[in-house]
Amino acid sequence: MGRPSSVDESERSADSGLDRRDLTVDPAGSLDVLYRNLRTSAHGLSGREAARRLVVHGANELVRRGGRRWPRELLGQFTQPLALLLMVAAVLAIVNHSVALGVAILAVVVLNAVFAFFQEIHAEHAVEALAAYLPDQARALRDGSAQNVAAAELVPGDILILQEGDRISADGRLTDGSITVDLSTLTGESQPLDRSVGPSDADVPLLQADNMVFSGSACLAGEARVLVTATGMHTEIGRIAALSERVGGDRSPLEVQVRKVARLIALVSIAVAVAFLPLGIAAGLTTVAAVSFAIGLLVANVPEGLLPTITLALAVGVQDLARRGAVVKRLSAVETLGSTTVICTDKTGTLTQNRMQVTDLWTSHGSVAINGSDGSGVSGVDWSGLVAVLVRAAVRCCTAEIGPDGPSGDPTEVALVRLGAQLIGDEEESGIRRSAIFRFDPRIRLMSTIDTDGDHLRAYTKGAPEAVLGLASRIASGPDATRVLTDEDRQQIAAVLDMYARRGLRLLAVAQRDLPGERAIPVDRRVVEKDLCLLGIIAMLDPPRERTSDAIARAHDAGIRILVVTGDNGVTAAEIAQQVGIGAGTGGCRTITGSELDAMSDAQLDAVLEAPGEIIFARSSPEAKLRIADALQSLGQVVAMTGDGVNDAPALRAADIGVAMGRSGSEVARQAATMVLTDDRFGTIIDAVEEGRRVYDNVRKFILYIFAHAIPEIVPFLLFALSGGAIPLPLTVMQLLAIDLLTDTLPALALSREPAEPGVMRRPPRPRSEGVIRPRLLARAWGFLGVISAGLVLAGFFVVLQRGGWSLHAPTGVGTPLHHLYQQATTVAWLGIVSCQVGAAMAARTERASLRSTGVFSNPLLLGAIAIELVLAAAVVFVPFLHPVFGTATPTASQLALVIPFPFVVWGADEIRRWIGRRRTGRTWGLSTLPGQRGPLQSGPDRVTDDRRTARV
Ligand SMILES: Nc1ncnc2c1ncn2[C@@H]1O[C@H](COP(=O)(O)OP(=O)(O)OP(=O)(O)O)[C@@H](O)[C@H]1O
Repeated sequence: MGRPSSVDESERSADSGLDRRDLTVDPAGSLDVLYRNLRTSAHGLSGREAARRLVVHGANELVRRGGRRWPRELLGQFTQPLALLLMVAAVLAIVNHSVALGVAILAVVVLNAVFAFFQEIHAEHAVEALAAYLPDQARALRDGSAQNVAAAELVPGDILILQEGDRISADGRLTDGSITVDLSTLTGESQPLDRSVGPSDADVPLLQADNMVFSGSACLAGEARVLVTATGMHTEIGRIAALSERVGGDRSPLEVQVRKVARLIALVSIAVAVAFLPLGIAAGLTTVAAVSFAIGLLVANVPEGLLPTITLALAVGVQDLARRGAVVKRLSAVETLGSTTVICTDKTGTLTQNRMQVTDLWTSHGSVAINGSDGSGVSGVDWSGLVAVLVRAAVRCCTAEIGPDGPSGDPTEVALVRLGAQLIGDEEESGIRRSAIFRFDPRIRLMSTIDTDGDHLRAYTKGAPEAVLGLASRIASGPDATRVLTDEDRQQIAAVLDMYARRGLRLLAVAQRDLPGERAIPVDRRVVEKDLCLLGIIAMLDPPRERTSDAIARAHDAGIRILVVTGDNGVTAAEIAQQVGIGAGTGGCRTITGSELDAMSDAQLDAVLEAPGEIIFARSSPEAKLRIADALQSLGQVVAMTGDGVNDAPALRAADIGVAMGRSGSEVARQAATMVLTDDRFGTIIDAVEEGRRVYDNVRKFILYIFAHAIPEIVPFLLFALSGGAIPLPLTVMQLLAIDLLTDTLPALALSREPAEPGVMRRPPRPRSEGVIRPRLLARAWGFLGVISAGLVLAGFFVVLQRGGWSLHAPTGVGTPLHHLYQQATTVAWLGIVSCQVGAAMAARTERASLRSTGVFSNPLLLGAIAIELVLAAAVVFVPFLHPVFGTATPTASQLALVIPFPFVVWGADEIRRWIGRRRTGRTWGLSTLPGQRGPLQSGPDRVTDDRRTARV
């Protein structure tokens, strides 16, 4: 990739200092030249200059090139296998002199293609619109201070501040610091790479330059400042990919499955049509008529509209999820969510509020309780004493700040900094400056900083108590005095820690160490984090989020197990878990520590995971998360896993649904996740599961509805063929097509907007292997709704014929005295199918529950669709010029009255069937074995059983 050449000073425009020819600069060369070319400095740009540059350079976004893809995509709809099949049928019809039929079939193909095209566009927009829910933020120097800006507003010349976990949103050259980056989005190589300040090597390709970072990559570790050299489409990722990072492009397993089934049904339809040919001819039809009917049968039964409707249902699900706070990046995630069996959640920020407040301090002088965040309630404490030393050291070991717009940084540190500001005040200690930071590493659970005071170095370390205690050899016995840390001290501290942890408090130990002998600032943290002097313990309260217990109870009802995988200590985590109801059922809740997990073989871990009850994996590492996710998946579980740190990315990718936090999580985690919670609430995961189940159920509902009309369409033809023509054909080919094309489409679509059925979260998760089209669904569509409808339709047909004086073998063809009666009879048969489909649509709305419990009027879209269906049907029956097209004739009032009860019979019969089903299931649910239960992993806690028993609706 060639590098653009630098620009000439004379090309600068008067107002912004940059003109369009400055859009690209050569990032190589010396930094001074680069600053000059970009008319900026190490202090960044002013807000006004950045705004001007934004006008010149445009937003820092990737725009899709070649937006007019639609002619190709629309054309693509016509080359789908089912569309091709229909087109062959149309050609056959025309060749067979049935021009009207051929044209009608082509109309089906065109309408369906246009419909599918718009559904897909809608689906795509729905997924793309999600970007608005997750605006990318960046930190840049503006007007001399670090500010949060929208990544889209970054301009060349900005100084970008990068930290561990940040997504890099522009190309740039490092001016300060060093970082580890993941360039895999650009190079495909997942190996982390180090990038630091340094001169450029002209022979090295730009992407490999080790002083450059690129938009679309991620900062895995370290801290750096970067001079932005290119934004938007001028970045390397902009050049490489003309397309923005599009999501949702994969085909969901549901779609793959339905595609297969649709093809199978198409094959069966071809077979039925071919079989009809000889039967029709034998029954007395002319070859032309027999071919027409065969084609009509084929067309009516090919489920060509099924796939686009499913895509649309998933896309609408994605939109609904986003409104409820869960942004999913793949359409297929919606269906996976519905079959989630285990949620592995972290504690801090997901179950708890991540709003820490220091409640207790402990030093070798004893405990101090702090009742209010302002330090009220603390009396008799000598703030010049040991407690002050402890708090001061903790604050010195923080990177969080309280700026003019409030506190920023890690909530644990914000709590410490706040306490420091309120208890000790702002102490200006001239001459002391921070010389090094060893960031918090979740693997060793420690963080350290080094301050320089003249030529004296002092290190401050804070971290998980056992980590700090493991490195401590002394303890502060007074503000300036220390002594050896004895075994007795350790025992006493262990008791204090246990007491705090039992209250669910989050614990930190703080230590310090003078580094007199060190001249240079150590670069290896192991040199610093040893021989520490323990100053004390800080305990913080991080209360559970509101309504987390409700969410946990809902998860349990839905047969979902909760495993807590936390970096925190087991006792604290167990207390919080108990407060929110984790482990409330059979098997309770057991705690496994990181070291216990490390010592377990894979078989032992499997056994633990298979045992009933819930588990807290305490003091666990990001690697442990990955191992747990893998083990659960190998046991056939569908795993949702939360994570927020950079190191959580592999586990988030490995889980079926990786869940990242939109507010508190790192960008790297958000990129790796399938679902991002914009509100960070645990409850949102459960809402998303419910939404996933609803969407999946709705897909089944409209499949049921579409399949239900097959039997009443086919049976009359069979009757005609098997009677050897003694019974005239109850439906014309055009009438068949009218059902497929006109009347059934909108109700099917509206069924995908059905609200969740009561009890949807009181049944066990759907097994991963379970197909969307199950034998039960087919039995209900064909064997129940279809058979009842066929019976009613034929009854209507015969009653009209019989009342009009028809008998077996009586001729009904054009010109015969019975022809008008025959046309009225087919009209009634056709209206009968439409009416039965209205009943089937109402019946399909629930799988188990009674419609009363969901509310007859709770899906206004469906009611509207049925109204339109009836208007269309009335047109076919009453508009005279449509009569010759469809072979219909205006029925008499008494004939019309025949079909009026049909919807209620079909719907009512299904209500009774469901009622019987509920009674039977109710009895089964009373037993210990639950529907769909396969092993202890699915059993969940006891109350699941109880609630399911009462889940009858
Ligand atoms: N910024 C920090 N500096 C020093 N120690 C910390 C810091 N944050 C957390 N710790 C310590 O490390 C422990 C583990 O923290 P970690 O962030 O890995 O997990 P967590 O936030 O407690 O829980 P979860 O994994 O559920 O979010 C904490 O209990 C605390 O003792």
